[in-house]
Amino acid sequence: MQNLILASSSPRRKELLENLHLTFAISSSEVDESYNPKLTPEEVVMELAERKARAVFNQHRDAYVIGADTIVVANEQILGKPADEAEAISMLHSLSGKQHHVYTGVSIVSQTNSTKFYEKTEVWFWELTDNEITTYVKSGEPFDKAGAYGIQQLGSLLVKKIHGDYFTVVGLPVSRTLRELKRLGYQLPF
Ligand SMILES: Cc1cn([C@H]2C[C@H](O)[C@@H](COP(=O)(O)OP(=O)(O)OP(=O)(O)O)O2)c(=O)[nH]c1=O
Repeated sequence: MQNLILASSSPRRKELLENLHLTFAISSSEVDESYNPKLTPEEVVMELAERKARAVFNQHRDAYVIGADTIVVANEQILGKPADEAEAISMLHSLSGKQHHVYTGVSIVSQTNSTKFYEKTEVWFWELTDNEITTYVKSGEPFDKAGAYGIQQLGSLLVKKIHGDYFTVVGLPVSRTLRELKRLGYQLPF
C-alpha cells in the first residue's frame, strides 16, 4: 500500500482531496514562508509548495507527499493572508471592480520521483461598496485566505466571473494534481 500525505493545515485542501475518495494522512510542519521578492509569482508558489512538501517528506520517506501554496496577484503585487482587519479592507479595495490572478503551486515529493507545477486562474470582482467590504471582513472569513477572500463561501458574492480552474482558487488544482500523482507512479483507483 502506497502512503499518501497532504502536507497542509488548510481545511479546504483536505476537503478537496476527501471529495475524491482518496485515503491519505495529513501532516503539516511549520515552514518559513518568506521569499525572494525578485521571484515571479509562479516561482514563489512552486518554491513554497516544495518547502512544505519536503518538510513533511523528511519525516515520512516512504510516502508520496503533496504540498501547495496559493497567492493572489493584483496590480503586480503579491497578496498573501491579511494580517489584520485594516489589511483585509485594503486588499479587498484593491480587488474591487478589477481583474486579478490566483496562483496555486503544487509540489509532489516521493522517494523515486518528484515534480512541481502551478496553475493560474483569472478572477473578476464586482465593484464593491465600502459597506459590502466591511460587512464581509466582519464575517471573519478573510483572515486565513490569500487576498482576503474565499470564493467557496460568502466570498462567492464578490466574484463576477472566473477564467480557469475553480479549484486553483480554492487552494488545490485537484485534477492536475491527480494526473501528476499518477504520472509519478502513485496507483489511483481511476
Ligand atoms: C483566494 C482564495 C484562497 N483561499 C485559501 C487557500 C489557502 O488555504 C490559503 C492561502 O494560504 P496558503 O499559505 O497557501 O495555505 P494555508 O496556510 O491555508 O495552509 P498550508 O500552508 O498549511 O497548506 O487561502 C481560499 O480558501 N479561497 C480563496 O478563494
